[in-house]
Amino acid sequence: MGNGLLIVISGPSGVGKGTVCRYLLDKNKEISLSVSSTTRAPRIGEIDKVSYFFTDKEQFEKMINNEEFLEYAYVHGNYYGTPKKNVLEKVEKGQDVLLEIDIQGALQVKEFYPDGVFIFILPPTMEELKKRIVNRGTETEAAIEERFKTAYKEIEYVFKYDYAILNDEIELAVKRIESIIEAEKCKVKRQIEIIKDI
Ligand SMILES: Nc1ncnc2c1ncn2[C@@H]1O[C@H](COP(=O)(O)OP(=O)(O)OP(=O)(O)O)[C@@H](O)[C@H]1O
Ligand SMILES: Nc1nc2c(ncn2[C@@H]2O[C@H](COP(=O)(O)O)[C@@H](O)[C@H]2O)c(=O)[nH]1
Repeated sequence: MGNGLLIVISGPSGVGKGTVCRYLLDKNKEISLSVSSTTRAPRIGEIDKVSYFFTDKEQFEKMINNEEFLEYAYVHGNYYGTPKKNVLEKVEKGQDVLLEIDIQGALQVKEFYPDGVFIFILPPTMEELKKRIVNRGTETEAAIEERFKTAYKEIEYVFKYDYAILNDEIELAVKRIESIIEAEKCKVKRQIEIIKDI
């Protein structure tokens, strides 16, 4: 069996990455989500080891020094990182793994694993993006401003990605991602073993 897909999803805060990923994972049980570590405090409803591995700065920096991360970045005032453990093993065993990470992290992964599938989620408009962050009700006013200001810079990085997905309607965005996954699996380079057996 060939490698699974390493699917990397990024986009500005509030665009709906988490929501779209949840729908995608619900519909496609064979895709495994990489759970990140973060020094951010849990939001109401978030569960340790499910939403994130919540940790403190000291522990996170220890993990950096021990080279335990596939990638990590300092985002909106906190550390976030993808634990190396499992991700590449799963991909090598043929399993598809999904990473929902920021742009700095995605660029690190691309450098290290260019065979990944890099998807950027776009909002219909910047006004709608702001509305979504505000309505989610999880951030302070200052944090919303910081995330929104960063969003303009982040969107410029869309050109570093393989695909841009408009998240106008959740179901449509999920369908678009499913189509990308299907097409990626049909690439000739991923069909070599099947072709050899014909
Ligand atoms: N297509 C959509 N239409 C309307 N609202 C949406 C859509 N997608 C997501 N939302 C809403 O937008 C808000 C932000 O979504 P979500 O938390 O998934 O964003 P995110 O990109 O993961 O943000 P962050 O990077 O800050 O974690 C949520 O309240 C969610 O319900
Ligand atoms: N580089 C990484 N970025 C990550 C990772 N896990 C999440 N994120 C990104 O951080 C921001 C903020 O997330 P939030 O949960 O505080 O709203 C968002 O862009 C996430 O995609 C990671 O492991 N590495």
